[in-house]
Amino acid sequence: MAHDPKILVALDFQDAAAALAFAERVSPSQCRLKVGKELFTVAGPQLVEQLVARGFDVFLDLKFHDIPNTVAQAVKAAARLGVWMVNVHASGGRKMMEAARDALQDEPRKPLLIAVTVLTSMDGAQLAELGLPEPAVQVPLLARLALDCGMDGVVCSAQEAVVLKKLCGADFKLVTPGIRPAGVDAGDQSRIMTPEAAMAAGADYLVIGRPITQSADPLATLQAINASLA
Ligand SMILES: O=c1ccn([C@@H]2O[C@H](COP(=O)(O)O)[C@@H](O)[C@H]2O)c(=O)[nH]1
Repeated sequence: MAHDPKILVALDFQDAAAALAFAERVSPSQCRLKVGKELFTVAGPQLVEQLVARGFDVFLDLKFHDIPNTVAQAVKAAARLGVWMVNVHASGGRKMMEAARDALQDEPRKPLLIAVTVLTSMDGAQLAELGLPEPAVQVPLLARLALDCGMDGVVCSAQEAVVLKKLCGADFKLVTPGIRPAGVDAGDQSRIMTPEAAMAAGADYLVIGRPITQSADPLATLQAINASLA
């Protein structure tokens, strides 16, 4: 059984009951759990506290992106829920990221603070429409800024992992959504990689949602992916 589980299961469920039913079937040694915007909006901080109380490391994936004071207060509130990881958007800029970092300084339970670079659903064409360069340029730029601002790591595609490990160092955590086992539909994800290839490229954590939660047997799928990483 994995001691430091690499898989963060995205609990993108429509209600707390479905999320708790999933959590009942898995153990904290098999996976960490990610609560994102859909579930948090419907179930709120109470559900996060329930998952933490059950012994799970929880990644609160709310991707804060606002003025520095607002983001600082939001990450502090997240820390007080007992979450293991929380994130902000790197494109919120230096002042915002530094305010978030400083806000956590005196927290007794300090979560990992991670910055989103470029969403894994985005490709070069979508970035160009926003007047931004391709992922191969924009992701390293934002990752380097996140490192300078004292972030613990970034959300990126595993496709960028080799470059980012060289640029930002081994300790800088790479959290990678857009994970698709071979043969599984990409859906709305653009920059994808298989679990095995992502780990080999240097990803520290694999965020996996639908390939597990919407599979015929979610527990068996989780176990199979864990086994493929061992
Ligand atoms: O760049 C990003 C940042 C966050 N996500 C989140 O990860 C999961 C992925 O779910 P899948 O079902 O495996 O596609 C989802 O909760 C996203 O909000 C991301 O995909 N990309």
